[in-house]
Amino acid sequence: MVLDPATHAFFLDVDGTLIDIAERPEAVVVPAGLPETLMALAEGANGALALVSGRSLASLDALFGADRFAAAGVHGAEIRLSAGGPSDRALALHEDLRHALRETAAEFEGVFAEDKEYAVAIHYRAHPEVAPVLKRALTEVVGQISGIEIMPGHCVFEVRRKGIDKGAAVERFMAAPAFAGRRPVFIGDDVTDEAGFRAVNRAGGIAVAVGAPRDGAHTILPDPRAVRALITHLAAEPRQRRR
Ligand SMILES: O=P(O)(O)OC[C@H]1O[C@H](O[C@H]2O[C@H](CO)[C@@H](O)[C@H](O)[C@H]2O)[C@H](O)[C@@H](O)[C@@H]1O
Repeated sequence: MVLDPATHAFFLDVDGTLIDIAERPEAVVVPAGLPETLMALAEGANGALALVSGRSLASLDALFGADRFAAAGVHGAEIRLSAGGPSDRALALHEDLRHALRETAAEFEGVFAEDKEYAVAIHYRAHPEVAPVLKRALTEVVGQISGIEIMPGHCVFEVRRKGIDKGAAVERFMAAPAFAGRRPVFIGDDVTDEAGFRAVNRAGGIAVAVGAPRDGAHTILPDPRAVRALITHLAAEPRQRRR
């Protein structure tokens, strides 16, 4: 795998890719220096670097610094095409649906809802055994509503609008000036990243899975530590071809 900040565009998933998984969303730790290293790589790539996450833009900004990065939040429902630039947002999920999902989550011990306005993530990491029953309960809630889907993730079910995914987000970025004409690279660890993999593959790019093989990925990095080492390497030598 040869990556070059001069010619590639970088799309980076966050949880499980740049940072290690934690018991709860608010318990994650961003390693010291990681935001600065990402900024150095973004600079070396002339702005062609975006965080592409299921987290909200507000959550990404809290973790990595306000407006520092181009970013897609809530799987692309929120998009900021350039660092410091404006963001645009999709239509929020109806409050009645969000309320019903929060209520359903509350029926399960150790399960909680993360309401992101454009999607609701139902987390069950503390009780993985409830997954099948929880999935059935969520399916009953969303079953009659058109245009809504349930996406599985790491100990989470995310309810969101169909058509909003990381692949569509990558395509938005690739049409923006800083990204256009570059070869896209997507690094991610979860099933929701596979839409991003498909988008970069359509554009002749490189899909990198983290931790385990994923549909559409060309290669695997073992864990977020290896991703951070790669980012550090790329950020340190922005004008040379590198592995
Ligand atoms: O697309 P990502 O950047 O990978 O975000 C996916 C979801 O990440 C968060 O949940 C996951 O990470 C938590 C912290 O490590 C973990 O406790 C949880 O079990 C994981 O599902 C975030 O809370 C979600 O909103 C994101 O969609």
